[in-house]
Amino acid sequence: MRYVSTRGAAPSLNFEEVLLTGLAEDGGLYVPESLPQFSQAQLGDMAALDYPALAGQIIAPFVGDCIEREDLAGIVRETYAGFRHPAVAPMVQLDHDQWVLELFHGPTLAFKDFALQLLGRLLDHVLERRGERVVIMGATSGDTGSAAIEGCRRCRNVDIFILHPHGRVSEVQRRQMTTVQGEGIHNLAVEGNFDDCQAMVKASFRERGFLPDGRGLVAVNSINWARIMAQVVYYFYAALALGAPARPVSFSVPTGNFGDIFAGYLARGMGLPVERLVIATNRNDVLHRIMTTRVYARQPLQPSLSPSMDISVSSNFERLLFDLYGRDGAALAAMMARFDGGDITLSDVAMAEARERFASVRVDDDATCEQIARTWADCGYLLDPHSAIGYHAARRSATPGTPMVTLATAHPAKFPDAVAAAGVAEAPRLPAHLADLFDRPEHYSVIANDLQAVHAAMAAKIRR
Ligand SMILES: Cc1ncc(COP(=O)(O)O)c(C=O)c1O
Ligand SMILES: N[C@@H](CCOP(=O)(O)O)C(=O)O
Repeated sequence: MRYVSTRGAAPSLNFEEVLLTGLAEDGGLYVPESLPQFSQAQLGDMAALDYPALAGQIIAPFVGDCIEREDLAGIVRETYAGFRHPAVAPMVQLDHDQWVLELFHGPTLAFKDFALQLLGRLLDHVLERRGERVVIMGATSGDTGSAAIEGCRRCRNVDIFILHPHGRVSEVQRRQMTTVQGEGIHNLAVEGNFDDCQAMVKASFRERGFLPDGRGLVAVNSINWARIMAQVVYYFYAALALGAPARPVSFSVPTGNFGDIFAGYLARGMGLPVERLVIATNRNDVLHRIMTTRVYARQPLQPSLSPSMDISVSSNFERLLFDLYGRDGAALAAMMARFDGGDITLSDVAMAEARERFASVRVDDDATCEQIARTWADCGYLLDPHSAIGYHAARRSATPGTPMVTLATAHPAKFPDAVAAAGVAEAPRLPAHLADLFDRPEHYSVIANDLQAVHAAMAAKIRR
């Protein structure tokens, strides 16, 4: 399997090389040259597999011959053995044709664990074999950070730096990152927003002067292909459990950086019968505005009750644009250069194709609270604010007879303030392994919203 850049001017890479990077040299994102295909018969056989076995089968063609099959199967099995639910990604039915896929049974209680628990192990395996050290850099609006730290903290050959927007993540999210002790683990609270943090990570792939000689830089955000690859699996798992390939299934996905829903789009491209993919946004509705106005434009970020989706530059949308524009890297490079200087308007053809594949719904804080309260009252089921946005959008977008699966992307205990704002009296409890989270000492540095300051802080801490 080879991977090409969406901007067409960077060398193609194999899986191992893609894993060990972030942005391509030309500023683009890596995507597979072509997608593996699964026939109806293969999908039928896959329906009997448990989550780790299914993951092994789906991931193998993306990894190619970079990792021995047996080693990969062992890594995948070990990855999901650490989840707190035996099914790994269980589903709960909330209404006729309405399901939630619980993706919060990993160690940090968000869907990011599915990919970052795997990515940490893959990195460890590959770096140990190559005898190399790398610097890991990530931007987080709350969940990627803790999942990346948890996924990589046992890696022997990494220093990890996570940038979060100071004061703009929930207290539980912040503590999940800042209470993890370790020599190579560093949390930087940037005096800016998530877009600022993400822009710094991307810029660091161009300006590498802060790295010690020859040290590689690896992204843990969904710009790293390995993240997306791992997230494809749970679409298969859910759809197969609900009757695919004989029966099509729809998904509603709370969306910010467009990584999670892009994984669903790929699953469909690989042969899974996915009828509808619903983009569910919060008040930071850049993706909903593209779908309704054709214009992709940054907007000032407004804090919301679903802080992990407070994003206005939606990185993975570039991967979709690449497909919508016929995989023409030069056209994409020109388009993204225009976006850097302002905004872009999608062509009629591209927009028609996008609307054929995706629906979109914007859900504000009031509607989020109403959804949390109603689902609690009707079913005794507590949604976190991100999942509530997904479920609200799912209810508005359902087609009779087709199961609709909402991706429940985080555990409600990560967002007790949102749950209280929804009027639910019962405070969600953290699982036992995090019960003393508020007693653990925190370690982080507040830093100016300035790339040079961030690089200087990193350079001082990277182990030689
Ligand atoms: C809890 C939660 N839900 C939804 C999202 C949105 O996912 P994506 O950025 O892949 O669209 C995020 C963060 O990305 C998140 O942390
Ligand atoms: N919502 C994320 C933001 C980063 O998105 P990613 O999927 O590209 O890592 C977060 O919670 O940190």
